[in-house]
Amino acid sequence: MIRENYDMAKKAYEKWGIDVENVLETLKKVPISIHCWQGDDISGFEVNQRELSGGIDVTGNYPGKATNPDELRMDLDKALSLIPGKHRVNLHAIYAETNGINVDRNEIEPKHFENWVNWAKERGLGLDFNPTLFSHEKAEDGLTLSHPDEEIRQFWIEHCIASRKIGEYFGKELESPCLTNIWIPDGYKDMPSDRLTPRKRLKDSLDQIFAADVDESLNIDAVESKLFGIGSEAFVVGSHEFYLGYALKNNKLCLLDTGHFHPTETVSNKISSMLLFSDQLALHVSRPVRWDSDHVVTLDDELREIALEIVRNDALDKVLIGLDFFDASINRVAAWTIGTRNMIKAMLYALLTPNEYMKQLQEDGNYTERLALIEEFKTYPFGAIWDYYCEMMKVPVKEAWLNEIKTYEETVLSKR
Ligand SMILES: C[C@H](O)[C@H](O)[C@@H](O)C(=O)CO
Ligand SMILES: [Mn+2]
Repeated sequence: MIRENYDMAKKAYEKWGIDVENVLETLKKVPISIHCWQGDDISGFEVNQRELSGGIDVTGNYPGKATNPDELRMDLDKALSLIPGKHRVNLHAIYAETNGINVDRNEIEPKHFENWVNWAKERGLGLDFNPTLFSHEKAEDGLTLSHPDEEIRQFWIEHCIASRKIGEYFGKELESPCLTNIWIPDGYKDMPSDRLTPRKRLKDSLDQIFAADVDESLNIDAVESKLFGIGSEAFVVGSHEFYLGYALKNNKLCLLDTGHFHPTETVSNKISSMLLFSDQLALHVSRPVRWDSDHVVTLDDELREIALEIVRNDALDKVLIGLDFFDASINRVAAWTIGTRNMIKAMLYALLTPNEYMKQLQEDGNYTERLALIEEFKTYPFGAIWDYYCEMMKVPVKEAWLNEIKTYEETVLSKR
């Protein structure tokens, strides 16, 4: 039935001039950067493990969380076997492997990520990276790169430079540039009496970090903004405007997290504007339920709109798609599978839309047909193409992946 359904669906799209085979070939080449931290609730594997801090939180206590790097990689392998296509894995500095030696964040080196690189190499995966500027005693008061204490600020500058060098190493070893993204929690719970001074310090810290000699063909730098966090409700130093200005002036990438804006403000609406002034941008696709709650990504309106904007604007190689959610109330391998499959589904949906025709309708002022087609395409047989794609890519079709998760839970996760 999968083939028959596909043939019928293909005809429906071909009537609109959509070359479905071509679409599937394009989709195969869209990498999604899958965040490792869904697998262990952002605990990491440092010798001196700290409580999660930085105004982010993971809730739930589903059994089976990965407790060491081998378990995390095994879980990622399971998820990757259920997700069609070749993707990337996104690491944080706290996932360093230091052989039981306590290595502080400013001293991490490429050698601490050798196992990750070998694992990625064997599987043909790319790796992305993030310095970890939270869950550490030097970030206890919620300030890092904007800290008034020079010693603390310098510590975090060193950590970010070390992280860029690890990114460069990933890029070189895996022959695919690594996106190294800086996110800091810095902000104030209550009204600041001075917004400028912390921002001046953050700007200076970034200048020092990016002055370090790192090959930009191997490592791409990004900066991630935020509106608020737990404990930084009134003021965040690294706001959207701050980083937009910084990135444009210094030729860095802005990273937009879909949970980091006002609840009715959408990232989909920012992509076209930003790409007019910047060659590339990066995303953390998440699902903010009333706040930056980092729920597992679902195939909702905003996800489809983000995908449509990427496709309509011919920006498949300009928007670097990463995921950022962490839910410990459900099976973590299922969380990765659901969220990543949804991101890919959204891209497929966008590629199966007659975007050029619909653009012309708007130019012609034909808003009736524009709305009619937007709505009609929602019930086009997109699922039949998706099922065929999964079969073609040798991953489970429809919800069949759930059986594999159940078996994995019984045989592996429940034994931890
Ligand atoms: C763990 C991540 O780096 C973190 O979620 C960051 O990207 C973020 O979005 C903080 O709100
Ligand atoms: Mn994020």
